[in-house]
Amino acid sequence: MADLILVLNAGSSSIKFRGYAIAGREPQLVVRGQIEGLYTDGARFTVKDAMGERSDEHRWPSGSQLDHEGAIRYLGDWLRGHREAHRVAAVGHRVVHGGLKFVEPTLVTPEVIEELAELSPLAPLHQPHNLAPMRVMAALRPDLPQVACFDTAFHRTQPAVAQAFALPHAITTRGVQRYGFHGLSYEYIAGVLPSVAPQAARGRTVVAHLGNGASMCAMQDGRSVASTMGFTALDGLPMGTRCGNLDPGVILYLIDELEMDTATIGDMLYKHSGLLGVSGVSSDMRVLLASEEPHARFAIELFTYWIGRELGTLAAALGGLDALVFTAGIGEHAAPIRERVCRHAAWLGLEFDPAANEAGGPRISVQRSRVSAWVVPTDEELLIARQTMAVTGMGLA
Ligand SMILES: Nc1ncnc2c1ncn2[C@@H]1O[C@H](COP(=O)(O)OP(=O)(O)O)[C@@H](O)[C@H]1O
Ligand SMILES: CC(=O)OP(=O)(O)O
Ligand SMILES: [Mg+2]
Repeated sequence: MADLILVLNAGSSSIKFRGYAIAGREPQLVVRGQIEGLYTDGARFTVKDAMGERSDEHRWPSGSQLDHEGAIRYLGDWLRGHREAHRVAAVGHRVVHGGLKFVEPTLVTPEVIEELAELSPLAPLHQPHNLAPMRVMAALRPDLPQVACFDTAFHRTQPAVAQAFALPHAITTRGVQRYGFHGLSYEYIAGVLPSVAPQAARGRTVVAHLGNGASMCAMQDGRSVASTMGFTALDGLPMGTRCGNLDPGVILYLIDELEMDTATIGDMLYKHSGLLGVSGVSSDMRVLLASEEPHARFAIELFTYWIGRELGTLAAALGGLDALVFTAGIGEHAAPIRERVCRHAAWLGLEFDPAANEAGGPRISVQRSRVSAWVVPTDEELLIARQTMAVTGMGLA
């Protein structure tokens, strides 16, 4: 029976899992699957083998609005039913918030889980769902090594000014600062740029991770120097259901004048804003792009407008721009969104290549373009598998 590293990545609209065999120093993909479309009418489970051949599929009925708990239960049952060929030897987990303390990938203990749980209020759409499978696994197999890998870690190279809020010391010394997220994705992208997009690997690059959660990261020579997300994953771009940038005065107004309580406000900002709130149609970009509804069109306009504006601020943080990279669900698959963003960035010296964009890249700017643009698929799970191997010492034998 072969040993396997199981990787779990709970995003805000999906749970992705992968199984990797440990052969040599690089994890070898054996199986990949995901439940996507959580909290929408289109939840879907798919499993593929290493060759990309579909081996299993399930769709939830329209209107069932599958949540993370239901998805984790379904996945647990599926994994238990398919363990004949492999023995899980370690589990790597994406953990969205590491706070001030957790930067390096960390071996999970009951104490670590409890410390990470304290950060759940800072990442309510993710952290509880990152930790729930750890608890289940720890109860079932207490000796199984589990590794927590952090979305916030990659951004710790940012200069102090990029991480600070202009708040009094009494508050900032409690860890109230900008952390930035999607770091596992950005670290993976930084690692592959030299081979897939050499002109974007060095110099001043902005990577746009556009999924259900969306953020952008300014990289200088592959290291994070600024990002659009902050203390929580609410900040920055409008997202599937999250508001993005918001004047803090709005929150005071909601409390003082509209007498809304914090739970209601939190629910609105995390779950009923962004593309869903503005369009009134869907959080899913596929649905919005297919819709004739004026509000759906406006939601797309607002999304791309803010990507364009934030690209300007990140270019300012970098002192100029050499390359723009698109990744994640929308960034990898939504050509019309990339086109709008690239055309908006013409002022920065980006000359767009429509045919290359329709074809999915990798390069979507013309050869003479001063700023190059790229589509690079992310792979958070592979990075987590590598970190898990490193922490557990697997693959060294
Ligand atoms: N072909 C497509 N066209 C437009 N948008 C897409 C397409 N495929 C996926 N998406 C978008 O990507 C989002 C999911 O991105 P992903 O990065 O997997 O999400 P998560 O934030 O849950 O990790 C979906 O909500 C959908 O809006
Ligand atoms: C941090 C975050 O928003 O992650 P995701 O895009 O996976 O929801
Ligand atoms: Mg994601």
